Amino acid sequence: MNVSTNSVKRFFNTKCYLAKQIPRNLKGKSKSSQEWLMRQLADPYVEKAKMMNLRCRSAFKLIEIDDRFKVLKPGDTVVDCGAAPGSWTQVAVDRTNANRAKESNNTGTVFSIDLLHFHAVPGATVFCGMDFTTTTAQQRLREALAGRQANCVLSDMAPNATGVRMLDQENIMNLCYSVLRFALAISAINAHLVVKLWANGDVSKLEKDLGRFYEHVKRVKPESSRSDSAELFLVAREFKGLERALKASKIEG
Ligand SMILES: C[S@@+](CC[C@H](N)C(=O)[O-])C[C@H]1O[C@@H](n2cnc3c(N)ncnc32)[C@H](O)[C@@H]1O
Repeated sequence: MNVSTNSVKRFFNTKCYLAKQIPRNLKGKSKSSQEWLMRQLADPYVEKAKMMNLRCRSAFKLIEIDDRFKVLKPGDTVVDCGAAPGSWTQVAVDRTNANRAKESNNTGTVFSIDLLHFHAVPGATVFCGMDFTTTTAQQRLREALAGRQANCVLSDMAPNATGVRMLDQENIMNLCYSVLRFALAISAINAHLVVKLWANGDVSKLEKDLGRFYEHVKRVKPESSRSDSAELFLVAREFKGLERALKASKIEG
């Protein structure tokens, strides 16, 4: 991910190439493809991602979240759910030193999972073609963890939109709660959780439920998240531990 001279050269070559290609690229394309292409070409985060050898612009959402909330540190064990094509995994590997890039720092461990197949990320263990919500997938992750507790669970998972708002909302909420249940079972005390959801759903309910188990919960819309997207992230920090959280819930009645 380091911005090497070669990657900068590659970036500018790509820019020149794309500038020459724009009219050719747009020819014969549907209106929505043209709009998508124009948006990609005009997007500074797309350019920056290429410069930094990041697989997609989503990386900057996690970079912003981590710069602000410090959810990742060298030596941490991280589970990245919905990881394809792998840019959050690249950031997690870099920040936990899972690739041993900095010899003097502790070495982290990153496990990534997605329904889709994607290229391996050096330093991470990747599970492809697996539905995170299934018992089989979660069992595989637990086996890989081999008794290690997670310091951070990330979820950028999003279901394919059906276009039926209520159904889409229900689907993304189901993903969030599946991640939360898994995180509660595998997290170390003081671990963190970052989940993506859509603003037009019942954000407050999930926020409240996270608050039972984590000391701090914040809604975050990173600058790099497109303003026309309903996505937002809940950043839950400092897992209380199941015993303490459940005892507190009982007292509150
Ligand atoms: C926005 S993309 C993730 C981008 C990724 N964070 C990155 O930076 O490269 C959302 C991903 O969630 C995955 N996904 C959705 N539902 C899933 C599920 N049930 N199990 C595993 N992955 C899932 C999709 O396949 C998709 O690749």
